[in-house]
Amino acid sequence: MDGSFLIGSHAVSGGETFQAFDPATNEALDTDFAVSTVEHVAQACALADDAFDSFRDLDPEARATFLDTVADEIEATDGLVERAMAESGLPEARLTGERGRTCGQLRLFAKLLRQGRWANVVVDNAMPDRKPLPRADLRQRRIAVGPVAVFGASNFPLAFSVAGGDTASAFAAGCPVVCKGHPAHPGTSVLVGRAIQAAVKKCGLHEGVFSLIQGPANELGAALVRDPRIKAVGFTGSRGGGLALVEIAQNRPEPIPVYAEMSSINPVLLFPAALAARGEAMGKAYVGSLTMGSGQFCTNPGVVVGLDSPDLDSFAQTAADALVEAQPQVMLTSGIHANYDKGVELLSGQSSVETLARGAEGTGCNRGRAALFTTTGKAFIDNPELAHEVFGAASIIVKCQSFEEVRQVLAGMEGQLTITLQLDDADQEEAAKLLPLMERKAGRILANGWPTGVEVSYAMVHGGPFPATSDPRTTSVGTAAIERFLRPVCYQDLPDALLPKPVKHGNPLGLPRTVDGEQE
Ligand SMILES: NC(=O)c1ccc[n+]([C@@H]2O[C@H](COP(=O)([O-])OP(=O)(O)OC[C@H]3O[C@@H](n4cnc5c(N)ncnc54)[C@H](O)[C@@H]3O)[C@@H](O)[C@H]2O)c1
Ligand SMILES: O=CCCC(=O)C(=O)O
Repeated sequence: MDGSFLIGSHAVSGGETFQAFDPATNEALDTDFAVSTVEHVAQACALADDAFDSFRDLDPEARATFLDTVADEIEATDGLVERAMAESGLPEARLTGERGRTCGQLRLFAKLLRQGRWANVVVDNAMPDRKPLPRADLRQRRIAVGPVAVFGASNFPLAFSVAGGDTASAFAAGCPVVCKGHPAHPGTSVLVGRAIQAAVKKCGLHEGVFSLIQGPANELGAALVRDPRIKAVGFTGSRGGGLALVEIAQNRPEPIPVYAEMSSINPVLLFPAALAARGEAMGKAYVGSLTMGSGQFCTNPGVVVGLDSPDLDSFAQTAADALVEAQPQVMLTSGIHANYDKGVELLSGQSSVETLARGAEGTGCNRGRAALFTTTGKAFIDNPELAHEVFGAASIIVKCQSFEEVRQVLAGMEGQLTITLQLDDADQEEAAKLLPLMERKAGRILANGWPTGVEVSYAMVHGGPFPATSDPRTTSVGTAAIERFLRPVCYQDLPDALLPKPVKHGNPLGLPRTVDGEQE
């Protein structure tokens, strides 16, 4: 296994090292990984800055080819899934699927680039004869913001890590990336980093388009966000980590945006007709979603809200019966496992909370034991601690006395990535009353499904009001993620020879345009 980190086209080794651990055994894995220093961060950022103008100026087809090549290189990387399994404790099928999602995501951004609407070319033709004043020739397009810092996430070592959605969307926009690998999966990060490095070379791009720095210390990530050449940050992880980066970014002489996806409990609202018709099936499906990947999804259904009734009781009983059968699964790191146990202990210690069921006990390290709790609407409203994210397979069923109490429960919650509705036709009238509140609270509202398993597509929103994210105006999954790393520039009366290709009069790139307010 290669223990280097990557600065442009170079693999750097030597100096201080750290190791990855197999969370299933807590044993150190084979390789010593070189720790990057703040000087390496500066080198990577300088190279990214050097690469910026040539990379952002590539024709969309050339950048699309690069994204496709990164996907090809990842698919051709031997041992990637195996290394990710060893470093994360996640099973083979999940990681094979995640590799497919990662490559599909890169290829979707390539397709987006070829379609051209991302550039948002808008032309207001000159009106020299307009009275009382003539109008200038105005041409707008979007350009890349500059080098982007990406923090790999622990819970999706492929799809939200080195070549995950943040990197794919930054590359698509034309931004070089300096990635800080997650210290829990450095080997996976190097393998993917090498694949990107190979694609940079194959496509004849400036080496500074991509660097990977590695190390366990927070100071490394802090130095990256502080570097004046970095112009935006993509992050998925803890609320504390995300907020620390936001603070650093805001306190720079030149503040920059941080797109941090942090914390969400993803409420599920159960409506009476749906509960009566299919409560049992819903109870089983809920536990399936809750325990998937040991509950380590930011979309995990952490709270279920319904009207106190025999139907809700039997839903809860079915869920409890299913959860008791859930086998303990290895969690990503010993720290994440310890945090999970602490969160479960906090919930179970609350006088207003009843423990409905615990998953099967198991032997071995870092096994997350699922947990199901219940409480009343009033207790949930009165005690904000019950609404804190417990990262893992823990969830609480909240029994309300009225729809008004359901509304109050929802109103008291912080911002969310998702809100799920389980409803039938007869429930729609009550659901409609809650829709404006749900829109205020969440980035995605879904019916009769479960929040885990985010589609990577054009319409997806994986975002939401704080603390789901630090910026609710955007998404970290789906093609709209590119908008985080673009900004508009308007060219007024520039001679055609001076205009960049996307806005030239003859439209040599054939990009879709809005001309004088009409789409072409
Ligand atoms: N909601 C989610 O999707 C999600 C995902 C992963 C983890 N988590 C939560 O985060 C906890 C820790 O897990 P984790 O290690 O994946 O996330 P983390 O936020 O601790 O770390 C993520 C990355 O950010 C860096 N970082 C963290 N704090 C920093 C700081 N103050 N300054 C600079 N860099 C910093 C880390 O070095 C790492 O590279 C989990 O127990 C869980 O509660 C939530
Ligand atoms: O953990 C964050 C992302 C969740 C996700 O992508 C999914 O549920 O598919």
